[in-house]
This record gives sequence, structure tokens and C-alpha cells, in this order.
Amino acid sequence: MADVAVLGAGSWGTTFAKALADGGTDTVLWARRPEAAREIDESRRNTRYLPGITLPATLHATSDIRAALEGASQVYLAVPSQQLRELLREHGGAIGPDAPIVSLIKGVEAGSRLRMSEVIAEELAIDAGRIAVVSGPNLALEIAQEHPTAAVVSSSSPETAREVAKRARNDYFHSFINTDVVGTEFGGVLKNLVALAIGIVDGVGYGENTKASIITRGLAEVTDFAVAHGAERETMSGLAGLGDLIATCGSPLSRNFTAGRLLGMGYSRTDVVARMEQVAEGLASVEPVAQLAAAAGVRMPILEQVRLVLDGEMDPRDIAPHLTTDDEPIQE
Ligand SMILES: NC(=O)C1=CN([C@@H]2O[C@H](COP(=O)(O)OP(=O)(O)OC[C@H]3O[C@@H](n4cnc5c(N)ncnc54)[C@H](O)[C@@H]3O)[C@@H](O)[C@H]2O)C=CC1
Ligand SMILES: O=C(CO)COP(=O)(O)O
Repeated sequence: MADVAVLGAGSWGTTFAKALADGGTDTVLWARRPEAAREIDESRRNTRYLPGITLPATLHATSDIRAALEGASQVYLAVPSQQLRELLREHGGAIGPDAPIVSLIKGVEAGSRLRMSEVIAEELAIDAGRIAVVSGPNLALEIAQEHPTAAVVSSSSPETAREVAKRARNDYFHSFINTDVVGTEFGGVLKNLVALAIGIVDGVGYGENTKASIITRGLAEVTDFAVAHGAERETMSGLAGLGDLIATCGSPLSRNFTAGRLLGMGYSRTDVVARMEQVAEGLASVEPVAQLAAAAGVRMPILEQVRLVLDGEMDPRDIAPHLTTDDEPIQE
């Protein structure tokens, strides 16, 4: 029986479990595949997702989800967004009645268009104050290599945010707290879409001015969208907004950047999906975010152009000149 459980042993779940264990928290990691759990437990490696990383001996792994959840005082979720509901439906009953549930996921559910904290509240029928989300400039492999960084833990309950942040910290990972769950979650979702755009123009061969223009206008777009959905504007200039935008748009480690780059090089959406070995959440978020933006009356020209490129309706070379869809100059 461990003190906290992390569900999902991909690159982020494994890295986050390592960070918790390195901070002194007794942590168990649940992997769906028994051979993955065995490799982590016996060899202290997760070669598929974190090549070259030795995991701490204090971190344990299992493919028995009920055993992982037994007695866990906090539960961290690190599966792809489109798989979360099914996981909770099947195994949510094994989660202890008071344990805070923490989403590490950066996506929205297609169809329902719900944020992950909303999926958790709906599926587990629990109060929002028991739910927290973590977001920030957190490229998994860098953190697994112990490069220092920070994140923000957000919950409508400051007490829950504090309890989680006290665990989710160590010498190389620092957690701040806030109560703006909407802004913190949407920051993590929307930077993936801007990273797709940056990847596309990188794949085309455009340079730094193009990328800086897209990041800057992207932040304005992300902020308008998040504020229209109830977020605080300041959150978008924090770690979960600007911070994550900088990290994700500037790094070849980003899967969203990589997926965009392939699109920019001329690969189709189908080819890109087939080539990605890890989840690039932005690909699944484009449609639901575009629908949410339309419903809220928020104009998102960069997102719109990413959607057109993904659908094969726009030549990637045309994306950057159209930072706005207006013919008339508009106020920055
Ligand atoms: N990798 C990173 O740098 C970061 C990722 N995230 C977010 O974390 C979430 C997870 O991403 P990664 O770990 O990076 O993805 P990944 O592609 O590296 O791993 C996903 C893991 O989920 C497992 N999985 C897939 N479907 C499942 C299911 N139905 N039940 C149980 N397990 C299932 C896979 O086997 C795999 O172990 C995403 O929302 C991502 O945006 C957030 C911050 C950093
Ligand atoms: O969320 C991340 C960095 O903060 C990881 O980005 P990618 O999912 O694009 O790899």
C-alpha cells in the first residue's frame, strides 16, 4: 500500500511519479501493460517513454489498478484525455472516499467538450473541491533528467491545492498554487494548439519572426478564449499560460510541436497520427476547442488555420501570413 497512486505510465505519468518519489512521497505507478510495470519495478527503467532515465528505487509499479489505489491518499491521473472517462467508469469505485483526484492531463473531451476536471466531477460524482489540476512548462524528459522547473496546482479548494503542492515538489520541481481551475486547465490545452501552429511553420521552413508572431498572437487568442470561459486573465501570463507556451513551442521534445512539424512538411493528418508514438493532445483538441470558441463568440484565427491544415484544406505555407482573417487592420 503506497501513500499516493499515479495512473498511467507513459512519459508524464512515469516522470511525475518519479518527481513525487524523489520528494519523499511513497508512490505507486499503475501501468496498463504488465511488462511495463515489471520493467519499472525490476529494472528501474521505462525504456519506451523515458530512454536513459533511471527511476528511484523507492518508486513501485504495478499493473493491478485495485492494488495501486488501495489506501492511496491522493490519486494522480496521467492517461490521454480521450481515455479518462472510460478509466474512471471502470475503476473509479476503487478510489478512496476522501482522496483528492489530480489531473495531469492537457486535453478536452471530444463530443462533450468538457475539461478533465469536469469529466472527473461528472464520472465520480464528487465535489469540485476534491479535484485539482497540475499544469505548467513541464516537458517530461527534461524533468526526468532533473532540470529544474515549476508548475501550478489549481483547485477550487485552496486546501486541496496546498495538500497536493506539498507532495508534488522536490529539489528540481516546484509547485505553486492557485484557485483558477478553468484558466490553468485551458492554458495547458490551448498551448498545444499554438505548438501545432509553430510546428507547422517550422516544418515549412519559416524563421523566428514568424514563430514569435504566432506565439504572441497565440497568447492573445488563448487568453481571450480562457477569459470568455471564466478564467482569470493573470493566469494566462503565468506558468500554465505563457510559461507552457514558451516551453512547448520552443522544444523538439514537444509532441505537439513535432506533429505540427510533420504537417508543415506535407504529411497528412492520417500519416501524422500513424507516426506519433506518444500522445499529441492538440490533434484531438482542435475540434472541441473550435466548437467552444464558436459557441462563446471568440475569434481564433490561428486555431482556425491549424484546423484547415489538419483537414487538408489549407497549404501549410499559407498559415503564417494569415495571422488574422480580417482585411481591415485590427487593434493589437
Ligand atoms: N509528456 C509530457 O511532457 C507531458 C504530458 N502531459 C499530459 O499528460 C497526459 C498523458 O501524456 P503522456 O504521458 O505524455 O502520454 P504518453 O503517450 O507518453 O503515454 C500515455 C500512457 O497512457 C497509457 N494509456 C493509453 N490509454 C490508456 C487507457 N485506456 N488506460 C490506461 N492507460 C492508457 C499508454 O499506455 C501510455 O502509457 C496528456 O494529456 C499530456 O498532454 C502534461 C505535461 C507534460
Ligand atoms: O505539456 C507539455 C509541456 O508542458 C508537453 O507537451 P507535448 O504534449 O507537446 O509534448
